[in-house]
Amino acid sequence: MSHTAAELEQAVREIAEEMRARTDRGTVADYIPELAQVDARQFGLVVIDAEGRVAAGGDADTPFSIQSISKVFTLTLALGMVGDRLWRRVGREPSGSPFNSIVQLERERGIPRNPFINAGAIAVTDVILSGHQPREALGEILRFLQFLAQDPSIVIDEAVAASEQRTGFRNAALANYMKSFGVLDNPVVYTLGVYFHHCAIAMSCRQLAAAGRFLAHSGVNPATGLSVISAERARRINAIMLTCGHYDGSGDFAYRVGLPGKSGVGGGILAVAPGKASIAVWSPGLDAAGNSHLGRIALEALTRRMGWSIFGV
Ligand SMILES: NC(=O)CC[C@H](N)C(=O)O
Repeated sequence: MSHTAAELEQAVREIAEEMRARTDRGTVADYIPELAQVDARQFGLVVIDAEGRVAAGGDADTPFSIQSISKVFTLTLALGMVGDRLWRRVGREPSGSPFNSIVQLERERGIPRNPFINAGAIAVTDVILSGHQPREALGEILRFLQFLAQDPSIVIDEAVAASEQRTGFRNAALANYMKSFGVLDNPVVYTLGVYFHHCAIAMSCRQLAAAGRFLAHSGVNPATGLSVISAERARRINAIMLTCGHYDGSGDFAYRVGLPGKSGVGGGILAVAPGKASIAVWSPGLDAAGNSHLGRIALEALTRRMGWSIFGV
């Protein structure tokens, strides 16, 4: 064991205190009206290590909109349903473009660069939807998260989903454009409805860190001992999180933090220290690439302190 419970708790407590005091907080996403109302002064951090010890700091139990972090779980589900055939619909290269960019889609004939940009996640959602009613597909995604976190209280924030459904014209454009290339099988409104709703799932840092544990432990959730996916698949999902999890900020995140991670415009980040810990951080203010400003800074401080970067201490 490389750290004691007291060391981890102290690190998390001190980082949370430091982040609370900072005045540079980034800007809350305002293109989804419901998210624009979130108080930017909040900050939460939860680490669950390999032994199952939980270190929590700040607003660790406040639910927030997981947004694009849901894309990790929809990717996991879709790979479970169709296996490597998924890669016919979506690539796995970093995009170097903003999360909602449409430009690459034309050149690449409607096949999105990776499953973590919006277009890619919409294509993955379409795969999960096939053969189901939208309500069933959504229920499947939600139950998967409840199962991973061992917490049936996780719900969808309907106000956030409705807010995005009303204003998500750019996502509608992406979906229609992919549909024109035959990349989506289902009616665009159904696919988008499921997509908006899984983005609107609300979770706390504590729940999110618990849900991510299988990625840190070769596909097995140590809380239940159950194998969620194979070790190889967990490793590959982590690789895509490292290279694509922060859009065109992925290189900088790897440089500064050195962990596979996935951000969302709600200000959350799920990060995975393989073999060591599952980490969830949340601070609603975003940087220019749409990633949590203080979340990234907190993760950088944590990995440095614990020696957890996958690239060395
Ligand atoms: N980066 C994100 O979290 C984007 C997700 C958001 N639901 C959108 O589609 O715009």
